[in-house]
Amino acid sequence: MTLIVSSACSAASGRENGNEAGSSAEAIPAPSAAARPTASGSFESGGPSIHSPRPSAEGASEDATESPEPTGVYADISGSNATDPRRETPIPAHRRNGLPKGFVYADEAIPGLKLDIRYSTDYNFVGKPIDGYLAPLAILTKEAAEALKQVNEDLGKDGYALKIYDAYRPRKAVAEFVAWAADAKDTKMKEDFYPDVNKKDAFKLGYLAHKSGHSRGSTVDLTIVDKATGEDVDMGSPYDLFSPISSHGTEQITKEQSANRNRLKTAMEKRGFLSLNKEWWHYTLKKEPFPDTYFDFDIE
Ligand SMILES: C[C@@H](N)C(=O)N[C@H](C)C(=O)O
Ligand SMILES: [Zn+2]
Repeated sequence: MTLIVSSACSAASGRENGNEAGSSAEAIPAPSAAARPTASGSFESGGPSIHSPRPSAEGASEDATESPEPTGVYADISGSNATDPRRETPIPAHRRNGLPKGFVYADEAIPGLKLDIRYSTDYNFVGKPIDGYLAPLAILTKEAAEALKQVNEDLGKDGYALKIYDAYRPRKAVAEFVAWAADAKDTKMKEDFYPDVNKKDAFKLGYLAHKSGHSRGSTVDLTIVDKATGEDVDMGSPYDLFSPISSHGTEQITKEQSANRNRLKTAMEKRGFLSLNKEWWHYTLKKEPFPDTYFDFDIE
């Protein structure tokens, strides 16, 4: 069991991946939205559920005085392993493993939520499922999930729903991103995800983080879908396009696309999330419960 503990990194939050809103766009041609295969993990949430425990936590702290150390006690164990009375069908076996204390499955906490967990599929900037993503699920801290539930309700009144691309991210996944960036020979997904960026610069340019807020469990990558059509709202650039066109405030997109990004941003900020200037899809809960703890348990 290993875990690293952060110290201050970025401006606004004191952590890498805090709010760095404010940088301006650079001029590049707008890439077309990437056509992609249907992600095997895409589905819509049916509402709250329960989990049973699993034997041990993989998260631990190097500095118990500074971070809330996972204790090996697991949260939300209101039933053992069978059927949630609120669901019509049994909880699938792969989802009965329980979670570290303080974490929940996002789709079970947020009715109507959609998931498209790219890092559990081949369609991401690496081009294969990423370490630690054993299932196409989104895991968040309870606080982040509760805030996101409110965002989803707010947007629902206007006919929209949230779709999550990534939530909690194990440190082993971040380590895979680091190795990927260092491997200059592998440019398999360049065209779709980093056409104008040298992958070795992805961290330096802020598109990836060595200590990602995602590993703290209260950071989420997401977009909005139209509930009536099920279609993604047009954000002007696809998810995980490492390019200036993905920045808030870019002048490379239309007014309508900009308004769509702002719809998401306004809704997220209203419920306590901070944006990341470089990536329109990335948000971190301001009052996150584990501000200094980087977890490494698998998503399953
Ligand atoms: C890789 C992208 N989805 C992302 O989350 N980037 C930020 C900067 C991160 O790695 O934390
Ligand atoms: Zn992100």
